[in-house]
Amino acid sequence: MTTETLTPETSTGTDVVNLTNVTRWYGNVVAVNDITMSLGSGVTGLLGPNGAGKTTVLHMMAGFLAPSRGTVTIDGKPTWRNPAVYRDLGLVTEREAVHSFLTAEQFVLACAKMQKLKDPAGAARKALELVEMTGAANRRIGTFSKGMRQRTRVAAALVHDPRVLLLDEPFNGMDPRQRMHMMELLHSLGDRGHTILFSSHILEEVEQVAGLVQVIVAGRLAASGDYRKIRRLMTNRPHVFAVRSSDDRRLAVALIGEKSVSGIEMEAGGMTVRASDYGSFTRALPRIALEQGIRLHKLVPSDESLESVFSYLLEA
Ligand SMILES: Nc1ncnc2c1ncn2[C@@H]1O[C@H](COP(=O)(O)OP(=O)(O)OP(=O)(O)O)[C@@H](O)[C@H]1O
Repeated sequence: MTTETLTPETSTGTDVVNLTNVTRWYGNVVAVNDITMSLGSGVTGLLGPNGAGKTTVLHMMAGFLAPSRGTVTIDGKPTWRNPAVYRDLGLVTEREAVHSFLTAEQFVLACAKMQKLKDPAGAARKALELVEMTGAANRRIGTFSKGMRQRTRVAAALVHDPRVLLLDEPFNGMDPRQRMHMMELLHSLGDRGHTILFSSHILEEVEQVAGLVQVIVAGRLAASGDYRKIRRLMTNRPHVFAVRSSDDRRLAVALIGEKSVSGIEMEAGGMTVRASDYGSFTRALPRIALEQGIRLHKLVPSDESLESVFSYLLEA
């Protein structure tokens, strides 16, 4: 197995958002545990299973929650009890609570007025244009698809042109086309120099949009790097496979000599093979079967739950 450092890459050199030794607990629950991370411009994905602490991190960044320990800053200024920094950030929460009787324009305009912008109507128009909702600006939000509602909420969060945009699970409940549209939007905002952080529990989602990925598991920063590195960390780990063939006993004997195989258990109707990593084993198995003249009937990875992948990252 190739080993690779799990040391988080905590600095990009041009950091806008900084978390330094941040811990947050709710009563006895430690939701975020001593996280240090920095974000620069571009799109970063905050990846982690349910309950990992993603929402808590985003809410501390947005100034909604106080860290129990440590500091969260934007451009060096603390986000907690510091309304001045709210001018520089927008948050799209996970829960959709929008007034369905308002039109998109009325909703975004109300947000512009709340921000006390000089030209609220102009700002609302610009924000709706940015998310490609101009054509539907005068329709009521209640008539929108999930994707259109999300884009309208992004427009509301962007109406004051903040440098930092935080989005909590923005792709949840979207169909593939809406997802693609939202991904393109985040890409283009990142290219315009915004600092974007979005949370997700799906690696594929993160890998399509984010330059940098921060993985959090059980409140701790488990890994960080570009998606290729995160993907490698997740596949270069021990795997368990269920295998069935035309001659399991002979195949087991041949596999015992294979470097990537660390254990075999024979069972009725097949065997369980423990391998040091996914790639080496799945390349070796067909070669060995071919050499032995054995037909493979089944090869199924049996520990592919996201939780098992994440807990491996945490333990490594
Ligand atoms: N207000 C609260 N009171 C008590 N515990 C809380 C509270 N908010 C969150 N938690 C707990 O803190 C931990 C982290 O929750 P958080 O919502 O930040 O995770 P998450 O990664 O966003 O998960 P999800 O994707 O399920 O929303 C969880 O164990 C959760 O149950």
